[in-house]
Amino acid sequence: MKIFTGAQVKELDKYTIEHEPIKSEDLMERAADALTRAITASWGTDTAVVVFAGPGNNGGDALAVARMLAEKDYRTTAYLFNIGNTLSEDCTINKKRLQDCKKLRKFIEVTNEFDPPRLEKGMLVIDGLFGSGLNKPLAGGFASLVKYINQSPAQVVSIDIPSGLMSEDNTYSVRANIIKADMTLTLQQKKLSFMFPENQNFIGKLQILDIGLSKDGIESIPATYSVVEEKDIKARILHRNSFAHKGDMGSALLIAGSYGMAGAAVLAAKACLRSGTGKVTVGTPKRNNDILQISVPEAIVHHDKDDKYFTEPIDVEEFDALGIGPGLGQNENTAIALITQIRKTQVPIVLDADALNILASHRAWLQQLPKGIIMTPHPKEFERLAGNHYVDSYERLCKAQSMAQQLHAYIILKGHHSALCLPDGTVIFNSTGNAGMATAGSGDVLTGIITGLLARGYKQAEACLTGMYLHGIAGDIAAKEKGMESLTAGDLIEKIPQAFAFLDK
Ligand SMILES: NC(=O)C1=CN([C@@H]2O[C@H](COP(=O)(O)OP(=O)(O)OC[C@H]3O[C@@H](n4cnc5c(N)ncnc54)[C@H](O)[C@@H]3O)[C@@H](O)[C@H]2O)[C@@H](O)CC1
Ligand SMILES: Nc1ncnc2c1ncn2[C@@H]1O[C@H](COP(=O)(O)OP(=O)(O)O)[C@@H](O)[C@H]1O
Ligand SMILES: [K+]
Repeated sequence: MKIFTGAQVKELDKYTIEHEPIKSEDLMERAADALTRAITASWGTDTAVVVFAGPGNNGGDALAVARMLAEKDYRTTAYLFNIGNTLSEDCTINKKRLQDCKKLRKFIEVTNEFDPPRLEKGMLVIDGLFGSGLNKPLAGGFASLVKYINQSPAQVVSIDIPSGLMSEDNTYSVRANIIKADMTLTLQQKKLSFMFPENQNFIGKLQILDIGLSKDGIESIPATYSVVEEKDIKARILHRNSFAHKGDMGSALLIAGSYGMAGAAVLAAKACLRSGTGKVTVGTPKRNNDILQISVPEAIVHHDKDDKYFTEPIDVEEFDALGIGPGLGQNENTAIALITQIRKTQVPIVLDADALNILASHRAWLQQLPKGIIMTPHPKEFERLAGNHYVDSYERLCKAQSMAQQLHAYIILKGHHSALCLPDGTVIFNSTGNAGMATAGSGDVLTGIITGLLARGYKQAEACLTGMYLHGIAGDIAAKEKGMESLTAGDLIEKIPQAFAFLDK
């Protein structure tokens, strides 16, 4: 599913109006109808409704919703904020229609002074102040109104976007001046700012309403951001032919684990084996031998000459992919071995965990990374790598996007909606996974999966996308069975087979 920017939403609106064709006011009527249906599904006619409408089309939507609710016998009061006499055309049309509605309790057009109504428990506020047309953070009277609504005990439904929240960049937004909705009814598609953790308490429960914007328009307008869908992954899954031999299924090399961190190597190796690759070799220090041999008998162990750390690059000629980093430690000898290993490796590489931390402390080496390298940092690892602290997820994402472009790399910024930043500057968000996966070792599992898929024959973009999706599905299946609290990284590995089966349906 594409995520359009505020400007692109306008373009899509225009495209729909011209090509369907449909009058702009009728498109608003269609949106308001979908919004009203969603509201009446959750609140009964005994609810007193207060609608706050702004001067643009978000306000137009709100006024149309006010009329529809009043017609359905909801006790509805509407406030239209027309401070600068700048109502949009469709907002003006809906103001008139609302004024003609006999069933409306009260309509107040605010042009100067505003005496706020009492907002009590059990009441419902419809927030239609600003939507995708907000062009600067809220201030003055609107900021005071937002604060007034937020401190009230009434429930709040936001139309399209909680007012005060920008569709994309909220770096300069004043957080106290953003509506805290209980429910956001967004039109047609998610907005970019909805993907970020720090904005979740503004959005509340999210519903996406299909208002029938042009499918051709959606198809033809290119989007920088999108959310991966089940069908995208299903179409990418490789199948085995009946005559397959393990030699055809790829050979993966994982370099992982230092003394005391053998578990990271075990988890990555098990996940790698479960991802369909024919053969897995684990490069690990001597002391971890028995642990690896006993816990993952299917894997071959390649011993480092060092007892405790990875210090000796491994010949990669016989391998199809390399995953390096989980539990590696950041010893200086390991750092030298890492960069030497990267230089001599001709096959696709996944860098994770300590491999990323080492690069963060040897940032000049970033320029030596081969094109097409995959990196899977969590936010802290990414900040170390980029050598900067970011004020919010948007700023961090922009930096990851530009780094992916500069280095021709695939960067998976891990989190609730992991963001795959591609070398062409586009970003694909993951849509699977849950908070139970916030547990030690789940990143090691992801590294194992992606390395396995690469060895198995998936290209970098496919391996990243399929890997993060599959990892999340495994997490979702595990959470259903064990609950999120008790979920461990090992559970994810156990559910990879079911995740594949689900994608094969
Ligand atoms: N394709 C879609 O998604 C559709 C969108 N519609 C609605 O249209 C909305 C977008 O409408 P608009 O583009 O008119 O934009 P908005 O209604 O979000 O706001 C635009 C108005 O607010 C003013 N404004 C912007 N920032 C301000 C600030 N910080 N302080 C004070 N005033 C400010 C602008 O000058 C303008 O008058 C969407 O959010 C949605 O609710 C629907 O009507 C139908 C279809
Ligand atoms: N709340 C969440 N929702 C969905 N996925 C999550 C959530 N928390 C963590 N994950 C996933 O779990 C993995 C955690 O990786 P990471 O932070 O590297 O863990 P570790 O270092 O312990 O292995 C990532 O793939 C991430 O996307
Ligand atoms: K709004």
